[in-house]
This record gives sequence, C-alpha cells and structure tokens, in this order.
Amino acid sequence: MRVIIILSITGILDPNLDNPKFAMSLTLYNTLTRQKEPFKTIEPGKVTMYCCGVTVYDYCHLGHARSYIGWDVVRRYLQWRGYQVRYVQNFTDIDDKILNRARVEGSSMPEIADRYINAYFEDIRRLNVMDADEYPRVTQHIPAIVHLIQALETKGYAYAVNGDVYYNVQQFSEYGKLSGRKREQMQAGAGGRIDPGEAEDKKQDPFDFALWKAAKPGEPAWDSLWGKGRPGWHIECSAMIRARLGETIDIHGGGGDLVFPHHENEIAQSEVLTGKPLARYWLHNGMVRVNGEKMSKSLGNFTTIRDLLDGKWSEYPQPIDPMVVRLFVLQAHYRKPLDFTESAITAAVHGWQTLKDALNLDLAKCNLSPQATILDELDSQAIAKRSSEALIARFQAAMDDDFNTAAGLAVLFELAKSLKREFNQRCYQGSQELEDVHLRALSQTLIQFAGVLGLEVQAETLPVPEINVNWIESLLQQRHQARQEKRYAESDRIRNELQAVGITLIDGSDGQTRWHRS
Ligand SMILES: Nc1ncnc2c1ncn2[C@@H]1O[C@H](COP(=O)(O)OP(=O)(O)OP(=O)(O)O)[C@@H](O)[C@H]1O
Ligand SMILES: [Zn+2]
Repeated sequence: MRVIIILSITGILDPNLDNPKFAMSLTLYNTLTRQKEPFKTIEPGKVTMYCCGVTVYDYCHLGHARSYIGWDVVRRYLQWRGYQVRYVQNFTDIDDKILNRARVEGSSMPEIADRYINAYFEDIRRLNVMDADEYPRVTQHIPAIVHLIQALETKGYAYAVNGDVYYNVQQFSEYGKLSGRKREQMQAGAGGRIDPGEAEDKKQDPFDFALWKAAKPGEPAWDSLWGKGRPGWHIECSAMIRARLGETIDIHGGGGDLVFPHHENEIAQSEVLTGKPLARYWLHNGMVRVNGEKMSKSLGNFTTIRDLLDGKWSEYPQPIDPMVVRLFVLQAHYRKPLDFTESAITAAVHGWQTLKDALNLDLAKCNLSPQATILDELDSQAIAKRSSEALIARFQAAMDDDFNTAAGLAVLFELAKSLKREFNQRCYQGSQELEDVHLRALSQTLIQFAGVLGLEVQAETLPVPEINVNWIESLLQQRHQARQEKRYAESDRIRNELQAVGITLIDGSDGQTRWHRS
C-alpha cells in the first residue's frame, strides 16, 4: 500500500512522469509563419499570453464572445496540459469611437469607458470566461507609451508633425511580414480595422500611422514632448505588453481583422526597439458573420451577448443558457468563420442538452457498489485511469492539433452517449454493460473534458419557465410611461419588483431600458 501511495504522490508532483497528456506535442497555427508549429515556450512550463481587448464604447456582441471564449479555451487547455499561464488582456479606453459616444451622450470618456468595462465583466463572466490575470487600461500607461514613442523617434523610426507623431514604415524593412502583404497590396486598412481620424496630409507615406495625436479642443489630453495629446491605437498594445509581460511573449491573440494593420504595427513598433520578436506565436480567430458579413458595431448587424442570453434576439426569443453560446462557438475551429444563424443556435441548444444531461447524471441511481477501503479506492482509480487513458489521448490529440475543439467535442458527445446508455440500462432494464469503476471513470472524464472547454452546468438563477418575457416587457412599458410622467416612485417600484425576481434593469443613454438576469 505504501508503494502505491508514493507512486500516486509522485504523479501529483510531476505529472510529466505519469501522464499520457504530456507525451505528445501541441502544435499551433502561427499566422506569422503561415504554418502549424510545435509549441515551445520561452520558459519551460510557463506561457505568457496577451490578447487585444475591447474598445469600450458599447455592449459586447457575439463576435467578442467568440474571441474571448476562444482564448479562454486556449488558456484552460494549456493549464490542463500543465503550463502556468499568465494572461493579460487590455481595455482600449481612449479612442475616437469612445469620444464620439461621449459627445453624443453629453458624457465623458472615462464615464463611457467605465460603464462598458463593467458591462464587459457582467457579460463575459456569464459566459464562464475566466478573468485575465491583468486588465491594463491605456489611460494607466501614458508614461510608458510616451517613453516608447520617444525611443522610436530617437532611433529614427518616428517623426513629429505639428504635435502629431507618426511611425515611418519605410524604415522597417520587415513591415508586412505578419499579414504577408507586399507594399503594393497594402491599402491602409483593407480587410481590417483602421484607426480613424489620422491626418493623411501630415504623413510622409500613406502607410505611416499615428503614434501620438495632438489634442483637439475639448478632448482629453496628456502632456508630452510634442505638446498635449493622446496615444494612437496601436502603440498601446506594444507598451502594455512590454510593461506587463516583457519584450517577447509566447502567444499573442486577437481577431483576424486585427492582423493588418493593428498587429503588423505592434510588431513594427516593438521589434525595432528590442531587436527581438514581439511574440513567438500569433493566433487569430475567425469572424462571427451575419449573412456573410462580419458582425460589428460599426455595421450595426450585431446581437449583444446580453440580448442573446436574455431571450431578446428576435430569431430565438427565449433565454439561452450561456453554455449554448460556448458550444456554438466551440463546435467550429477558432480560425474559421462562424455564421450566426437561428439553426446553428438551435443545434447548440440541443447539443448542450445532451451534454448537460450526461453531466447531471445521478450515478447514485445506478446501484454502484460503495467504495469501501482506501485500497479499493486506489485500485479503482488505477482502473479508472487506464480506462480513460484512451479517451484522454483522443481528446488531447484533437486539442493538440491547433485547439481543434470541434474534434474534442466529438469525444465529449461520445462519452455522453455511452454514459446515458449505461445509465438507462441500469435504471430501466436492470442490466449493466460496464463495471462500476468504468462508469465512474467515464463520468469523471466527461466532467474533466467539459471543464477544459469551460462547459459547466450552472445553477439556474431562475427557473426558466417562470420567466415570462412578455410580462417583463409590459412592466418595462409601464415603467417607461411612469418615468415620462415623472412618477419616479412608481418607476422605482417596478424596478424593485423585477429585481426581486432576479431581473436587473439598465437604463441606456439611448432611452432604451435593457434587462438581464442578475
Ligand atoms: N465579428 C467578430 N467575430 C470575431 N471576433 C471579433 C468580431 N468583432 C470583433 N472581434 C474581436 O474582438 C476583439 C475586440 O474587438 P474591438 O473592441 O476592437 O471590436 P471592434 O472590432 O471595434 O468591434 P466592431 O467591429 O464591432 O466595431 C478583437 O480581437 C476583434 O478582432
Ligand atoms: Zn492590440
């Protein structure tokens, strides 16, 4: 018995010795080299990872959900493989879009940014996305940004014009290496997101981009050598990566729309200063599309995460379990485009029901023999481990192949079906196919894999059938009326009535009131 315990403890201390998970190798597709590469970290066993965060001027939509669920799974999987992951994700809290929003609402940039940062956390946590280790904001990094720009200017990579500072792309011979664009193909912003409001006439070359923008009247501004101003979009990530994670990181992630120019520019800014690669692996998620077009705030074809979860998407007007959204996202490879349709969501609803049933199975109903002694326990663990090894190997092979969650999910569905079959046989036919330990192992393995994908059965905050969307909407109308007639006591009463059943109201600046489950 002592020998068994020592072996088991060794297994815990150094999983590499005793675990099939570590025998094979993880490969990931690197946008920079345009191929799958074996994953080798800078420091053994540790991963530094940075993903571009949201520009906070509106609620997050399903496109954002896809991006951050994707990185969440990358992170969870690396952790499951035994890596220690340090994950940083920024908030862009200075931007023309935020300023415009503040102007329209008669509000301020910090107020808008704070509101949507809070909303980001509310929404993304509902999706069971783990919090990042750090969430730097641009406004917290102005000195570091100014310092970088100064260094670029000193080295001849940047030039100042009337209070603006631009990056001189001609100086960086490797410009275009990430996107694979030749100079002649580079129409600024083509296929990607651009930083609006740059003064084209001040640039020496049309592909030069702003590092610092001179303050316009009434805009928030910071002091610098070039006068009062604010940073351009791209420099923030270079500065925050360096400040929080160092000169070279293992993984840099973001949406495919950021490859050019945003990530190309991050590379240009960082690498000329350090002489080192900014990131070893560049990972990009595919776009969520609506009728073939990228879902985006700017195109107005978006569905917010909260509307979708709260049953306010017209195509599927019922509350949707957040795990359905995860499943919808994960049934496609993260690099591929993903079409947002009613049928795809319905398929995910059914898929989640299958997995949820299996995760919820009450094995106590299966007449399992009690696990009496420690020896029995260890023995059955060993058997369980062996019986799940083949499954682990398959799941791992799928995920090792550039995080192929679709293939990984196939293993989960198979497991769910086996479990369900055995459960039904035992409960309804009085027979059994599997040993007890095997059944337990299947159940534990399913829970384990689901955890790697962040799929967890969440306690229902409200019994779904009791939420009556029409009833809520009619109360909202009554409250709207009351507010218009300045009957604030009545409007507060309605808010409280809804709050009491777990419905929180948020009054938008557009006069609309949104609701979600608390
Ligand atoms: N439709 C989408 N599908 C997948 N990822 C997306 C989608 N839209 C944005 N993202 C990603 O979400 C992250 C945060 O994006 P950001 O806040 O900059 O949004 P955005 O591109 O300004 O949004 P929008 O295009 O809706 O205005 C980025 O990595 C971006 O690539
Ligand atoms: Zn970025």
